[in-house]
Amino acid sequence: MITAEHLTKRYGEKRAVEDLSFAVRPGAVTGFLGPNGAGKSTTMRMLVGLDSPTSGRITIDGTLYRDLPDPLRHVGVVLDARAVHPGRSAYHHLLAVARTHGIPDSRVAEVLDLVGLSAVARRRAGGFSLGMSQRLGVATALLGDPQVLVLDEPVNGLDPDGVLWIRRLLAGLAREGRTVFLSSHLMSELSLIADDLVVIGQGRLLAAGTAQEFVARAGAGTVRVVSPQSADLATALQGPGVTVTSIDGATLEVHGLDARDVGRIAADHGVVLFELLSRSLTLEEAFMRITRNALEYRTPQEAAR
Ligand SMILES: Nc1ncnc2c1ncn2[C@@H]1O[C@H](COP(=O)(O)OP(=O)(O)OP(=O)(O)O)[C@@H](O)[C@H]1O
Repeated sequence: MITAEHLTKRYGEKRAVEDLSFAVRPGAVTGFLGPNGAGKSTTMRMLVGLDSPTSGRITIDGTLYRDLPDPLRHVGVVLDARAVHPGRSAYHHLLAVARTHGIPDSRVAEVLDLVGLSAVARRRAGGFSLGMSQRLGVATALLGDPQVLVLDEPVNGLDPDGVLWIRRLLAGLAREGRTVFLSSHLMSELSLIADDLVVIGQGRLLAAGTAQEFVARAGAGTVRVVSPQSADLATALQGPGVTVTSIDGATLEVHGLDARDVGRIAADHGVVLFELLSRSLTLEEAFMRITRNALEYRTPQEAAR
């Protein structure tokens, strides 16, 4: 379990993280999401003791990282997958980490196998693609067989096969009862990986809970309706909080009413319907909606949208 309690980090006047409280449970993959500059990396750095909070705290099973007796066996961390000596082979990198942490040499072959790098284990890590470096980072994090895994943007640079691989790996580790916490600024990357979400914007908590709760919280979805009298229907549907967008000559997309309302209004106005379909928000739409007001850097066009 990872617990943040009123975690705050200021750099001079800049509030990178502000009064952040959340919990990351074992047995699930939790996505840590926020637009660029939201404070994810700062939070993760404080989690692993690379930065200290201005106030509040973030702990692992109730203990600060720096107070863990044998950190590598408790928490596996990938903050920067490229942070490997470029001249060292993957095998020798892992061997060096294992030996300096009292981990048996035999574990190196196990983690290389787990991340699919056995065939290239003797090649220089400096020549690795970003995807291979991500795998090596995960292998390093898993060396101590930790109960908690923390990964900053692990999907970054992975091709579709790599994304599938990391999804299966992380889901498997969570099924074993481990706590898996990974950050991303793209909901699309996490929508298939994360069971739970912690969403921040401008250093503050915007939402925390299961992916389903997150979608429900973002509000109603849309209704798609097809009618040969779409113009009449669009007029009839107008009202406060309702937006109607014409998709093509016959199809309308309606926000602010549910499918029953649309069906009733159509019947009241004698409008024939060919199709009526309600669609809940995708995780990505929910993320856009919830983070809309919490983007640090936006062009005027983005702000207007
Ligand atoms: N050492 C520092 N000194 C001053 N400001 C900093 C420092 N580190 C981070 N910040 C600022 O704190 C805010 C949060 O940064 P952070 O890197 O944690 O965001 P992030 O959510 O990880 O973003 P990204 O997705 O772009 O990596 C940003 O405005 C950043 O400019």
